[in-house]
Amino acid sequence: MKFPGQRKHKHYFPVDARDLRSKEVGLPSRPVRSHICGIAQTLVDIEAHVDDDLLARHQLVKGNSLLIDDAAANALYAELKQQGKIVEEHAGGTIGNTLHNFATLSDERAVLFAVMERQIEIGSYAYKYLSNTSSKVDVNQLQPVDGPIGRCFTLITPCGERSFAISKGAMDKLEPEAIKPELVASAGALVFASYLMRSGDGDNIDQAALRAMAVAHEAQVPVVLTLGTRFLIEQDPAFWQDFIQQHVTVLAMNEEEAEALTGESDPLKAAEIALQWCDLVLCTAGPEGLYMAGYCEESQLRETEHELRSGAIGEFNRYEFSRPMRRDACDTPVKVYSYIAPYLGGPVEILNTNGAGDGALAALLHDMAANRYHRINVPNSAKHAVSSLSYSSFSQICKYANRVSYEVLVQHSPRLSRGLPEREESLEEGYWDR
Ligand SMILES: Nc1ncnc2c1ncn2[C@@H]1O[C@H](COP(=O)(O)OP(=O)(O)OP(=O)(O)O)[C@@H](O)[C@H]1O
Ligand SMILES: O=c1[nH]cnc2c1ncn2[C@@H]1O[C@H](CO)[C@@H](O)[C@H]1O
Repeated sequence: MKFPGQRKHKHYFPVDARDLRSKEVGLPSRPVRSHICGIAQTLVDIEAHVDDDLLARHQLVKGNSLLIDDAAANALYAELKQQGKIVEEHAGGTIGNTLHNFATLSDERAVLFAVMERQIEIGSYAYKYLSNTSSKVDVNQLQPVDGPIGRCFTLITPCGERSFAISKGAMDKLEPEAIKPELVASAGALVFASYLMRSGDGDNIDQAALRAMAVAHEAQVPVVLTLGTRFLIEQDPAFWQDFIQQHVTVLAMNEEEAEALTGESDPLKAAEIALQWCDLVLCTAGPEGLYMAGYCEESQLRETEHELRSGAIGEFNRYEFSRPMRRDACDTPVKVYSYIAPYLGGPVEILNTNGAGDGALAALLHDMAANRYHRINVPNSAKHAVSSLSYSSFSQICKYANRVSYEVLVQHSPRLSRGLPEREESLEEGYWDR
């Protein structure tokens, strides 16, 4: 059996442990495909390189994502245009990026629940959005709206930080009826971002998300939340802690969002704290690399063959060769952690860190979808004797996520233009021969 996309690649998926194509019997000749679903705010990123003074003049906050009104958006756009500061305009939105990258990496379908302009003119932002979106992203469920899609001014200051100013247009007008329960219930994961819980009066995208989460919960589909910006979380950490506890299986965040949520600045410790509310955590930490934390049943633990590491938690990576499980699926849950430094120490030149975290999450989703794909098509495989959340181990997912982030760092757009290379000699040097 050939896995969809690059999943067969030995660097990211440990397929040499079990050659599914030759050793397993009873494989369907046409494997059943799987999909994931996401709820997104439809946004085009308008990327500009600006100085700190411009942020101050437009009352923007460095590192934050702020909603701005039409007058402020028009003034900002006019200034950027007049000074020739706009370098690129590309499809964005944290979930749009994640679904696109997932589809690009896996060749699998990603259903986009979002709004789209009813009438699209060639060259418009809506046109750009769709033409920058992978054909594997299923846009058949888009809800037509009469207003424009949103614009996200992505302002990069000389320090490399990106700040967002959002002119939301009709991006939050998604209605609960636009969610197709049968698509959510049969998905490998449902993914959405904390941003959409700040929709205003009269906008129902938050209600649409709650509807989808209820369906996912009922059908045992993992609910994946990515925290958009620390500013949003630190306004009310208790709300988010409760929210995660009630709805979320997998939590993705960066170290700042992790601190806002937990009060703990050490990403590993913060990830551990978050495990009281959810089952699996991906915590990216910029130039430091990334961490994963989760649970595994005691009898299923696998010891690492890598050097043991200690940090806020002693020898924390001891069981990183285990596969993540839901805490409820374990009789004796044990917390498992893994960490990886940036791939090849990070790129020589970073074009843009925008979307690096979205890229890491897309890799994790790919691995989760791989697990589901395998479970559907090879239900009797020993891999599914216990119910895991992913196909690969914590350690392997860290490698993959990190590798994908690297690819995003060396391009402007947060969206991958192609999958990872089939053969990567440097990966052996980078990680495996260490
Ligand atoms: N300066 C850097 N040097 C090397 N690697 C980096 C750097 N910045 C980011 N990375 C890589 O990208 C991954 C994700 O980065 P980061 O933590 O900045 O994501 P993020 O803040 O969630 O980004 P975004 O919200 O824009 O998607 C890191 O785990 C690391 O692998
Ligand atoms: O309010 C928001 N809602 C949805 N996506 C957002 C918002 N603010 C910024 N981004 C998106 O975050 C991506 C990088 O992770 C950017 O592409 C940007 O479009």
